[in-house]
Amino acid sequence: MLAVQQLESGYGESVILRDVSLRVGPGQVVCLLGRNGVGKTTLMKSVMGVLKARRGSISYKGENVTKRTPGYRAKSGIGYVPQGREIFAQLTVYENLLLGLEASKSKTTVIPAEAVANFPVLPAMYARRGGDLSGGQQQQLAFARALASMPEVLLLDEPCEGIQPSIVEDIRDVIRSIKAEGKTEILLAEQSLEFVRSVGDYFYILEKGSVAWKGGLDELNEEIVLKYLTV
Ligand SMILES: Nc1ncnc2c1ncn2[C@@H]1O[C@H](COP(=O)(O)OP(=O)(O)OP(=O)(O)O)[C@@H](O)[C@H]1O
Repeated sequence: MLAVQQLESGYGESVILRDVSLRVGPGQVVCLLGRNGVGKTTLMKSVMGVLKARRGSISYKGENVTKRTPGYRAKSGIGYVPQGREIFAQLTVYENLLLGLEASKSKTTVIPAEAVANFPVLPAMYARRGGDLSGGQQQQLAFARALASMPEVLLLDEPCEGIQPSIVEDIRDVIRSIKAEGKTEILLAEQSLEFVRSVGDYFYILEKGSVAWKGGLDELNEEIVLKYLTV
C-alpha cells in the first residue's frame, strides 16, 4: 500500500503540489489524470524521492519513506518508469536492464524472465545500444528495466506518450497481466482517457497542483471529463 498524505512539493520558489493525498491499494491500478502541467510528473518524482517533499508524507507498506533516498525506495519495492523513458543511450539494452536489477535488493545477477516476458523483442536486442532503439522499443526497455527490480508498486509516468499504437496495445496488455497477477500495484499518470478507462480501478484528477476530483470508473462521467480534462 502506497499512501501520499498532504504532500507539498515544487521547484525552487514555485510550489507545484499543494495538499495532495492519495492511496494505491494492493492489486489496484490507480490513475492520475489532469491537463498538461498540473503536476502529475512532479507527484511521481516526489513519490520516487528524486524530488524532495516540502511538507506531508509518503508511506509505503506502512513505513514513512518521506526522508528516504530514491535508492532506498527502489530497494523497498518501488519501481519507476519515468516520463521520457530516460534510457541510458550509451549502455546496451542488457546493461540498462541490469541497472534495474541493481536497484533492487535482490542478490541475483540474472535478469528475471518475468521482466522481459511481455517484451519478446528485447532479448534479441541485448547487445544493442539503448540509444539505437526506436522510441517504442525504448519505452518497452524502460518498462522492463523497472520490472527487473521485481517491484511491488510501479509508477508509470505517461508510458503511452508518443508511442505507436501497436506498442500502446503491448503496454496495455502488460498492465492488464500485472493486474491479473494481483502482486503489484500501479500508479499510472496518463493523458489518454481511453487508455486509463481500459485498465484503471480508481482515478484522481489533479488541477493546479491539487486533487480536484477522485472516484471510480463508473463515476468518471462526461461532465467531469469536460470540466477537468478536455483541452
Ligand atoms: N524542473 C522544473 N523546474 C521548474 N519547474 C518545473 C520543473 N519541472 C516541472 N516544472 C513545472 O511544474 C509544473 C508541473 O509540471 P509537471 O511536469 O509535474 O506536470 P504534468 O502534469 O506531468 O504535465 P505533462 O502532462 O505535460 O507531463 C509545470 O508548471 C512545470 O512547468
